[in-house]
Amino acid sequence: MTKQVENNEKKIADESYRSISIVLDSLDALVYVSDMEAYEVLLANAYGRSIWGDIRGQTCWKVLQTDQDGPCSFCTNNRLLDETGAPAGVYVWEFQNTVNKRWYQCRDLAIRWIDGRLVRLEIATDITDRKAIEEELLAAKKYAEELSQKDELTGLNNRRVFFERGHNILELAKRSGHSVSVIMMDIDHFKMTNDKYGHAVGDKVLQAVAEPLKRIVREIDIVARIGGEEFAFVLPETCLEDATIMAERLRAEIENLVVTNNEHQIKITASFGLVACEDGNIGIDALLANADEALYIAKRNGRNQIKKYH
Ligand SMILES: Nc1nc2c(ncn2[C@@H]2O[C@H](COP(=O)(O)OP(=O)(O)OP(=O)(O)O)[C@@H](O)[C@H]2O)c(=O)[nH]1
Repeated sequence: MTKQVENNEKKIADESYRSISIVLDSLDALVYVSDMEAYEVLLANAYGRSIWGDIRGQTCWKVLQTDQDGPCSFCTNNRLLDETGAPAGVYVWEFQNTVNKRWYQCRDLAIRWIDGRLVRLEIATDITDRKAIEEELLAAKKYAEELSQKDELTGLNNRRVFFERGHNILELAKRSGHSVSVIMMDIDHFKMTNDKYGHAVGDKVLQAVAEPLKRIVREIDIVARIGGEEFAFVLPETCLEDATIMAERLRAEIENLVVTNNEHQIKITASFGLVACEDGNIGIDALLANADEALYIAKRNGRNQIKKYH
């Protein structure tokens, strides 16, 4: 090759490099190339240099991230090659950079560099705004889901959740053979409280009653406000005897509650109907109807007491 041909080829190569650099430097995304073994940064475009400085020639895990004392645990290099060690195609992932805390969608690819070695090419686009919107949407969805399951006044589960989860618990019990108990609880003479002190004070009583219920039930139990002053429980893996002990605890706690309204102290009591299902062969509706029947007897017998369904 003559000197002139050699010079021409170098000129073309230099011009091509400059043209490509202009294109890369005008991108609103990080583009960098690093050696896959030595982790040396071989190329970083203007976007990258504006955030991480002129990192060319430096070790990627030292300059692109903070607090690394070796190659990053989340480095994707091992995903970029197939089992024969050849480039395996594009790997796309999302990541929050530890230096500027911005979120990036990264497109990583192993390629052969001009000198033949394998290098990693990453093109990373800032997706921080999209991530923020996604997080807001997720939080709003979670909040809406929670609202759709809760009774607004007391924060307990609502009627729909009671029947849904109660049904599921009974289905499980059918397979496991464990007994399930259902308690129905109704505040005594609640109409009188409303009539005497007003609806807002009635609401305060309902909220006060809900507190010991939340505290006493186990993680696996379902407690719900299923009507005005009616509450119901599904207690998995609980026999009638244990349900009675729990209902008695609840009854005593409610009897000791005092809700104050100006100078008045409002005393509250509640009645309970209990039923147990030993084999899961009954629906939640029927079980609740049986508990309600027992509750009716508790009311008729003078209230502030527990009755079991027979
Ligand atoms: N404050 C308030 N009252 C409610 C709510 N839902 C229903 N109620 C009232 O609850 C009362 C229920 O009255 P009843 O069904 O006659 O029962 P009770 O007075 O408790 O009598 P017993 O159950 O027989 O002891 C009614 O006055 C309803 O208006 C609510 O969300 N807030």
